[in-house]
Amino acid sequence: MILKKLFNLNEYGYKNIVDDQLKISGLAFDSRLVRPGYLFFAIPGINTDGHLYIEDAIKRGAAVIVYSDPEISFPPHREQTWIRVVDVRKTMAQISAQFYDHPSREMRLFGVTGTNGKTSTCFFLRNILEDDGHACGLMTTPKNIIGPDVYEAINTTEESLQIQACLKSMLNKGIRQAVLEVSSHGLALGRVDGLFFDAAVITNLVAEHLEFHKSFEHYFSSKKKLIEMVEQNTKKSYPRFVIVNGDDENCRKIITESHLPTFTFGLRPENDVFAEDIEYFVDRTEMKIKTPKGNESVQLSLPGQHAVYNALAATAMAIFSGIEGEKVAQGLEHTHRVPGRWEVVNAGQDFMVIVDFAHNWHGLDSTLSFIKKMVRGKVITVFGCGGERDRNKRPMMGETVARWSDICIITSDNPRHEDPRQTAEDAMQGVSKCKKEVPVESCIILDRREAISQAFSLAQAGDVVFLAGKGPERYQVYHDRIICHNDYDVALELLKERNSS
Ligand SMILES: CC(=O)N[C@H]1[C@@H](OP(=O)(O)OP(=O)(O)OC[C@H]2O[C@@H](n3ccc(=O)[nH]c3=O)[C@H](O)[C@@H]2O)O[C@H](CO)[C@@H](O)[C@@H]1O[C@H](C)C(=O)N[C@@H](C)C(=O)N[C@H](CCC(=O)O)C(=O)O
Ligand SMILES: Nc1ncnc2c1ncn2[C@@H]1O[C@H](COP(=O)(O)OP(=O)(O)OP(=O)(O)O)[C@@H](O)[C@H]1O
Ligand SMILES: N[C@H](CCC[C@H](N)C(=O)O)C(=O)O
Ligand SMILES: [Mg+2]
Repeated sequence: MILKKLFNLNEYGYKNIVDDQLKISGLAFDSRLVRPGYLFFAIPGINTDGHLYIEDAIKRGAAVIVYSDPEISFPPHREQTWIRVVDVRKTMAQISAQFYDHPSREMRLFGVTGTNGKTSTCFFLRNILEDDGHACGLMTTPKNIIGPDVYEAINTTEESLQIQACLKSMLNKGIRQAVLEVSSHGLALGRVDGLFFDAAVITNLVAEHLEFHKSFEHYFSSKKKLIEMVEQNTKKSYPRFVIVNGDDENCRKIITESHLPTFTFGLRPENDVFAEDIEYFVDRTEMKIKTPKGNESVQLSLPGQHAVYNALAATAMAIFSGIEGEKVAQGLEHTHRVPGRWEVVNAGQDFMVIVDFAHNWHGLDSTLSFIKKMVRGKVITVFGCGGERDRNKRPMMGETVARWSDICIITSDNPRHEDPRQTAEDAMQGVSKCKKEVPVESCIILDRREAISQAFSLAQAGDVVFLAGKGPERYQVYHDRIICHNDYDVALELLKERNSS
């Protein structure tokens, strides 16, 4: 695409336009991905500043530099085009949408946000939409799926440029609908700016990521931005509506504020979509789903009340999009697993091992309270708290784990630049607060593999070992290194070793 079509060049501060007919061969916000003829966005980040990599981008062939630092008033390289903007990330969202020709205008776009259950709801919803007969793209924490191609992503919600590129390749493959998981960072940092969302759901809302948002109000208003984006969507090719969890006090506040048809889901019969006659099992759930468009009996392969909520959230999105109840039930039943969420590890041992992505008190409370109710044996939980994440979260996680577990083993979960011992001790404070006398077996074992091994050596027939927090992650991030670690693989290996010894 030529430069003049991407920018209204009269609008900007400093600019050195070499040729407004210049053909831009691609866009990048990371200098390491720049190729000849690219436009490079220099983003001031949290760890470093993209302005420091302009030289690198130029060496790799960048033809245009979009930057914001006013200190660079006379860019040294006159042979490149330089454009100074107020906010590079915001500009990147606009320009990327333009570069890829606004793929979301040609698609039906479903946005899923909330504190917990986003990824699971996305998987349910995508399966329903596909079972209704139309291919559906997916962008979530563990995976981005474009037809037969599956990619791992670094972030739940990627940068605007990556999202637009991904939607464009969906469209090129004839995929005209997509489910996008939208994180609070994605909303606050404008990663989703420029997208046309047709419908949105908020799964639930409790305080999270306060290391970034600083206050619940900021977190809440970031989440609400997704609803505002549906309201502001001028495309109007599909009915626009909003779905919220009617059992969640914070979500309910949105109902009165929304200018669009807003429907609720939940367990209470006052909700537009709700569940009845729920029968919980340790490996599945049976229930009747009631909707204004009819009722369906459903058997979910995923256990627990939180799975019911996620299935109801997806059902509400699908039903109000016009999908028949029968197809909804089929899609829910076809969702056999969500990667790293409630994955059972079985090597023939006489206790149960579950790998799960619960990484805040709310997720731990939902999963562990269910386990405690369902099993007669001891509950042994191995968990850690992420480094460089809200420190106040840690004792709350510790307290919740201790409330429902007989033995708590605190370990590391991506220490990042923090001291893992200190992080673990923060969590231990919560354990001690809950249990006046911390059981002797509860302890800190910083090496995660060793912690899992210790849990297995304490487990007896009928117990449950719950490995929380890393789900499908394949790494452990330390200040100076990233090591390979996957809870499922490690657990399976250790269980097999036990079998052969
Ligand atoms: C705190 C945060 O949000 N960080 C994100 C942010 O990084 P940053 O601002 O720190 O970027 P930076 O490292 O300072 O670099 C600044 C710029 O220099 C560029 N650079 C850097 C090095 C180089 O050689 N050349 C170069 O051009 C970088 O590409 C970047 O554009 O921008 C990066 C690029 O998009 C993200 O990958 C990164 O996410 C990190 C991995 C992260 O941990 N993010 C978490 C907090 C996050 O965003 N989580 C949410 C929610 C998760 C959930 O609960 O589901 C998510 O959506 O994933
Ligand atoms: N509706 C829910 N309510 C409470 N906890 C839930 C709910 N759904 C899932 N969980 C818990 O949260 C964990 C993460 O679930 P999921 O990945 O679906 O959420 P997410 O919102 O996508 O998380 P993230 O913010 O990390 O992307 C699950 O493994 C489970 O422990
Ligand atoms: N994506 C979320 C969850 C990560 C969970 C846990 N494994 C951690 O690293 O804190 C985050 O970055 O906060
Ligand atoms: Mg997720």
